[in-house]
Amino acid sequence: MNRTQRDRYPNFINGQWVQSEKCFQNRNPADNTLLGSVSEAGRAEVDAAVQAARAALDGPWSKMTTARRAELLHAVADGIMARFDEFVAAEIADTGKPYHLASHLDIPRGAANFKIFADVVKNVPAESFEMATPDGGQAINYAVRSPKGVIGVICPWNLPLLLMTWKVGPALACGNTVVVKPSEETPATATLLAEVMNAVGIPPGVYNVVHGFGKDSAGEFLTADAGVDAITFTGETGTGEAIMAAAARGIRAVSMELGGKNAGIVFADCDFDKAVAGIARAAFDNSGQVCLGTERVYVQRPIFERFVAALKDKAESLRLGDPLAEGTSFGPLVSLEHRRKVLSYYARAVGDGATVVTGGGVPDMPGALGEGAWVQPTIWTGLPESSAVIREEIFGPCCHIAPFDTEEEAAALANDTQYGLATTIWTRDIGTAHRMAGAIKVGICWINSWFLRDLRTAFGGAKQSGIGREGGVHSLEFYTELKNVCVKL
Ligand SMILES: NC(=O)c1ccc[n+]([C@@H]2O[C@H](COP(=O)([O-])OP(=O)(O)OC[C@H]3O[C@@H](n4cnc5c(N)ncnc54)[C@H](O)[C@@H]3O)[C@@H](O)[C@H]2O)c1
Ligand SMILES: N/C(=C\C=C\C=O)C(=O)O
Repeated sequence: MNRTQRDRYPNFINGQWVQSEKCFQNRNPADNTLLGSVSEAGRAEVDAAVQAARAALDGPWSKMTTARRAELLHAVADGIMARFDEFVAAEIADTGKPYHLASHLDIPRGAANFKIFADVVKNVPAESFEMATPDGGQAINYAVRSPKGVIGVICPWNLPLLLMTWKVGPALACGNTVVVKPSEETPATATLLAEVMNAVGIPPGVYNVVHGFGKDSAGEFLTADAGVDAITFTGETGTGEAIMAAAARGIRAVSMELGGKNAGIVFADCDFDKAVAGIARAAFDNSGQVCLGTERVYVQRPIFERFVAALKDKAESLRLGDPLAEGTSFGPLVSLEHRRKVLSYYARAVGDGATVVTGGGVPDMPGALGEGAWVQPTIWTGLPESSAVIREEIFGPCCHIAPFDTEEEAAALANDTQYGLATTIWTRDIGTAHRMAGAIKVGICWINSWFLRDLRTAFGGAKQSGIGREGGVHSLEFYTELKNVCVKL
């Protein structure tokens, strides 16, 4: 489909491409080259998108049988995979992530998120209860789920398609309609998905995309729009607070997937090579830009020095380079602005007395890559737990390693944070594993693994890492209204 001439990334409203008066530039973080201009939706475009979603909700979409909706969502997933190379290229251009990651995680999961929820809504049972009534008779109760309505979907830049369809999949499967506000850093795959939606025959207005920023831009206009029935957000905890405040007006439900400062805990009895490989993935995959990633590593004292040396080797074996090149295993950060944030923590670590085991700066990159948002994968030791580097989410390819002695000490260290998203525990002792899983206050706990995902399981954060759980039947709690019908027999 020919998109609007000026903007490579126009808005998508009611099945049509809509250009805004204002636009902003989208750049490839690997070499800072200009990818194209993006329409910045104003209040009028956002409201038009919400109205279109409302009209679609009252149209054929929510009256469609669950089986038919599920069929269409499987077709959307197939449509993404049919254009796999385009989606992979678009995601890499927007984020700089290596080909292997975009092709093995982002895009396949972006499609799978439609399939899983199409299947869940077809197979989930509803509850019913018989009851004796005071008059000696009987009644039967049964529960019915209906769509919640127009859902505002606000997404981050680190796994753009995956995290957007993790919300849009269940929302549409449950018969809602959506207005998506992708991150300003990564407009491409949400825009490409609009082409797939049209090609598959998803009715106009069911899936809408408005581009822009947060405050004083499309994000804020969307959360302030009274036509939005509920808001699902993935992003920083601070942003979550602002969105919750907006959602309070009109008492709109929120689903929040927020920040983390996750601990990795390595016991002396672990499978050492697997633990090193697992923590290296959790610290450096996607250049550390994964909410579930590990920025705090606690290693039992007997293997502490050996582990630090082994993780250093892993960090120094990462292959920085053109994200499209065979063998590249480490890309840039998402933007020069985010690099400034990450480098400020690299400096803070040194200021707080850290030993820089490896990294800590900007790598020399060849040619045009020298203009990109590159940082070195970095490991520190020797910081006090009070350092901002240990307390605050950096969202970069860096971690601090500290020793511990006992299970109780490790659990206390892991829990000493405002966040509660994820943890990864490495031990061969089944008792240790389950005691630690019980003691650490997070939403997701991996044992001898990391980022292993069964999409039927509950996903979400405790404390300031989120509100609600999504995944499998858990998503239905947010994306539907549950009604009880009581029938006197
Ligand atoms: N818990 C999870 O599942 C999960 C997953 C991925 C990322 N994250 C978190 O996301 C963060 C990184 O993503 P980010 O930098 O894009 O987050 P961010 O909070 O800066 O932005 C996220 C989205 O919110 C929008 N936004 C910003 N301010 C807004 C406002 N006032 N009103 C409405 N919308 C607003 C942005 O434009 C963007 O689309 C990290 O903290 C990471 O931990 C969490
Ligand atoms: N929500 C998910 C991943 C989140 C990754 C955070 O960066 C998922 O795997 O469903």
